[in-house]
Formats: sequence, structure tokens, C-alpha cells
Amino acid sequence: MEIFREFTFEAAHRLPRVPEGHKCARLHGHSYRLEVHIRGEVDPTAGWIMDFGELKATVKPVIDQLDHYYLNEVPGLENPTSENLARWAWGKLADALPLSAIVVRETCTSGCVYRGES
Ligand SMILES: Nc1nc2c(c(=O)[nH]1)N=C([C@H](O)[C@H](O)COP(=O)(O)OP(=O)(O)OP(=O)(O)O)CN2
Ligand SMILES: [Zn+2]
Repeated sequence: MEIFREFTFEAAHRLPRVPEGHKCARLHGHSYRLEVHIRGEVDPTAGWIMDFGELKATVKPVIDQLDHYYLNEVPGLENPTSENLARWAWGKLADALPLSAIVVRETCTSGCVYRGES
């Protein structure tokens, strides 16, 4: 089974590798939403895979590295697309959690799903 928790953060970015004249080359911001999905067996006594509170406590320090920052200045996020942000978050969390997916929503209508593929 899989559980997830959604986190929100505000951040600024620009995309340095877009074609000349692309609007996303300009500095702008998003109210990002980032879901962390984990998979595992449901513990028969507890009735859960992991306490949502424990999941939150594990992910929060990573979100704190993003919230109200200029993402291009965060080490590893020099080109902060949704795809690179999802991979970056996976790299930060994979040792601590049995990840199954990271979902990044940049706007209400656009985002990406990363399942650890290279
Ligand atoms: N594959 C990706 N494409 C784009 C990314 C990305 O991370 N991965 N990022 C952007 C920009 O950050 C942009 O701010 C968001 O793009 P878009 O959805 O086009 O934004 P709008 O809200 O302005 O969309 P409209 O529906 O056109 O208003 C661009 N592409
Ligand atoms: Zn953007």
C-alpha cells in the first residue's frame, strides 16, 4: 500500500536554459505543492504504514531548504524545473523513507511525477 503527504512552500525561480524570449527565463514565483509518497506493509497492530506525523517530521527539514528561497541558489537546483526539483527532493529523502513517488505541482495545472527512474 502507499500513503502520501502534501507539503506547500513558496519560492522564486527562473529557468536559465529555456529558449531566448521564454517567459520562464524571467524571475517569478510559485506556490509549490510537493507530495511525498511512500510504500510499505500496513503494520497489523498500528494499522498504518507509518504515522503521518513521522512522515511530516522527516520531510519538513527538506521543505525548509526551499520555502521562501530563490531556488536557483539552492545547491543542486541551479536549473529548478519541476522535474529537477522532484529528483532533488528524492535524493534528499531516499535514505530516510521508502519512497514510491514525489509529485511536484508548480501551478494548479502543471507538475510532474517522479518514481525514482534515472
Ligand atoms: N516540463 C516543464 N515545463 C515547464 C516547467 C517545468 O518545470 N517543467 N516550468 C515552467 C515555468 O516554471 C512556468 O512558471 C510554469 O509554466 P506554465 O504551466 O506554462 O505556467 P502558466 O501558469 O503561465 O501557464 P498558462 O496556463 O499558460 O497560464 C514552464 N514549463
Ligand atoms: Zn516557474
